[in-house]
Amino acid sequence: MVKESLKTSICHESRLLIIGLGLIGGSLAAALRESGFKGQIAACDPDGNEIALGIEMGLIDTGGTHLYEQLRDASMVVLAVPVLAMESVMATLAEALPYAARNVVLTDVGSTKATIRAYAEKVFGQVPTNMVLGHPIAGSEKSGVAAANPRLYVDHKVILTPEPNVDHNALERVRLLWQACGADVLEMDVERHDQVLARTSHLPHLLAFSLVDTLARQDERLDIFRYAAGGFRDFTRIAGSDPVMWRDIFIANKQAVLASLDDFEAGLKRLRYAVETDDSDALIATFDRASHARHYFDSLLNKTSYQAEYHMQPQGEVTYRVQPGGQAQGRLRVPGDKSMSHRSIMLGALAEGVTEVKGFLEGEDSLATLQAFREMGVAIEGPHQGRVTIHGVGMHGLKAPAGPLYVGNSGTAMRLFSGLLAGQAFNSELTGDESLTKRPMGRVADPLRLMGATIDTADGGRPPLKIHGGASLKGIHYDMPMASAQVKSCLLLAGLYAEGETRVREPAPTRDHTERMLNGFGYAVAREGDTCWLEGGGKLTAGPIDVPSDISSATFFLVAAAITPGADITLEHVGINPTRIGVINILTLMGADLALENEHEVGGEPVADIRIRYAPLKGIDIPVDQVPLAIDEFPALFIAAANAQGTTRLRGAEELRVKESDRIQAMADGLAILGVKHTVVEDGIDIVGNGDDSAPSYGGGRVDSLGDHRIAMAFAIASLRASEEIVIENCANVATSFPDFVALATRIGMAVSVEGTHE
Ligand SMILES: O=C(O)C1=C[C@@H](OP(=O)(O)O)[C@@H](O)[C@H](O)C1
Ligand SMILES: C=C(OP(=O)(O)O)C(=O)O
Repeated sequence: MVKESLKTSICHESRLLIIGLGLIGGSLAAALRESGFKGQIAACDPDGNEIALGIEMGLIDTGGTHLYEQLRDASMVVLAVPVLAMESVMATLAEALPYAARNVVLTDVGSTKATIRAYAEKVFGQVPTNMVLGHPIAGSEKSGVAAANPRLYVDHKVILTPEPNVDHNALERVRLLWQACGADVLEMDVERHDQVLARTSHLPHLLAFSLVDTLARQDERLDIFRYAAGGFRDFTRIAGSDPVMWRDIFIANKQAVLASLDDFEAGLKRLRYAVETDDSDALIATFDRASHARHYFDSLLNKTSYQAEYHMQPQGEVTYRVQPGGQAQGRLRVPGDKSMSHRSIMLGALAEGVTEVKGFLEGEDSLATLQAFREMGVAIEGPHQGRVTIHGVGMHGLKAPAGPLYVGNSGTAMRLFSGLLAGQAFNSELTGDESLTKRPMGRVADPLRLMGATIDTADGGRPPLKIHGGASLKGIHYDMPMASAQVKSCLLLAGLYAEGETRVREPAPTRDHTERMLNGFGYAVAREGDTCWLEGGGKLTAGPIDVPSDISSATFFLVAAAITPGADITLEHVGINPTRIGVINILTLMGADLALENEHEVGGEPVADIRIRYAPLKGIDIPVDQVPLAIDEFPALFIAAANAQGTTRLRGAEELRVKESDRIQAMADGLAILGVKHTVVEDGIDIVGNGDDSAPSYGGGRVDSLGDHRIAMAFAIASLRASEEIVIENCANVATSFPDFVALATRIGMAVSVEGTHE
């Protein structure tokens, strides 16, 4: 029996008629009831028993077997009958429609869309403007209204495939219907829907039916199933689905199913051959790619981080609770450099030969980049403890991905990919998480367009980016309006595919890992003063890459030691590329006791161990030329400033406003909660430090990192000098750049506990 809900539904239909009261229709009724739907729910089904059961279960108010009666005053009609039954139901509906409410909206739940659209055209002359075809991507191997489940659609996708002439009010009402049931509603055109579903739903059902049937025939007493374990059960669960419904789907979506079956047969043939010829490399490459793709899919499904899923520890919202005080002592090695990790995969994939990467950052951002290349057909082994082997496909060897490439939280990935993909023969689309969706992409789309690329963005130049393949790019001379290594790198990567020379002038030096790594792969990048350039049309030759520890991650421990009396920390093997050492220069100017030891070079990048011991800090005016060299380090540096004597002034840092959060405002809001005096200006901030090392520098409280990894880690470090506990919300994204952060913070003597909830 369905409970009366205390909520108020966002769906305000006065009378909803469900035609076909099975699992899907019944679950829709159940979900609406739970949402607090106040209208009437009626159902029409040829099987009177199903109607009676629906009433008994409290799912519907009324129902019957005759459409005319049930249609009376209906404001929305949902067709939930098997696909091949749609035509005759629509024909009856067309005749009975005058009985419905004047503003009636029609929709359906069929699993294929082109056939249903064709029925509508046949019956109504064209798809009526008040008809919105749709498909909830949810189901179960169970059927019938008895199996109705009010949570069937929660967090599931519903794809609507409206026609261009659709009435927007009708579309909105159907959207609200499904949102009321907890679903995520998205739109797609009919053809794409049918192709996507053929691959992701129809093909797996066909395989499950086929496997079970084949085994059953081979063993007519069905004895074989006694010995089948989890693998068989997981693979074949859907073979228990409704035969009539699935027959209809395969007949209705024949062409798309056959095309996906062709691809599948080709893949099976390749695997068969690999087994036959003992081709262990091919087997590993295929299984590795599939295994990672499956983990990635789980992470999307569970809305957990890829990292968490990969290590089988689902995490949703994560809160850090950090006790005040603590020590800052020890020798640490922080994970690999994020910028270089992205680039190692990108260039390794485009190179000829096999690239072995050491020190790869196994963080969300770089793992998303790695996954994106797997989706473009690149065989990548690992990562295993920072080691990745990339089987390069050459400059023109990438394959069109089957769907959008998801780059998570990473501005770097989206901007570098946009350059690289602009040079490919195929179309592509780049998407990211909520934070990335707010970040400006016009800064890359505009110059790429000047090179001849065709790129569509959402409003205001925001993601997603749709990149049209097959453009012939031409080199440009570009004067960057902002100091951005991402824009520079994007253009250099596009320049690899462009005719002639691509030159980029930067208003201030920015990190030069792209230039160094290209040179390391045998691709000449020249530089004179503030300008670098390359000639298109060359090739990359694979070579080993040793990624040093990330100075941006090391920064949190540099600041920890710089503010904690008695501290002594050594950070090993940190990249100290001159375009990244703003933090060392700024802390030194503030009076930190910092020394570089064991300086040497690995793979074209300078590295050192950095030893830092406590010394009192003083407020400074941060030199503007250091800003691009320390761009990601400011959240932590603001904490150093809050502990220094006097005021620290930052100017010329407007770029901080377009990072994973508006980092000036996010830090200012958190500092205000701790009680640190500050003044925000458009391009910077003044922070008044306490500078008394005999007492805590500020209070505690609950701060919101806004899902920005660096804000979260900065406030965690701040606790070393707080008088009370600091609770930091929305910390899951620390995994994008620094998955071991809490373990290392604990190792130096901080008390951080992590509260995470499952979604
Ligand atoms: O090129 C890169 O790897 C990066 C460049 C910087 O961004 P901008 O180019 O937007 O300044 C930096 O903030 C980012 O974390 C990494
Ligand atoms: C700004 C950052 O990264 P991205 O731009 O790649 O998201 C960062 O890591 O601080």
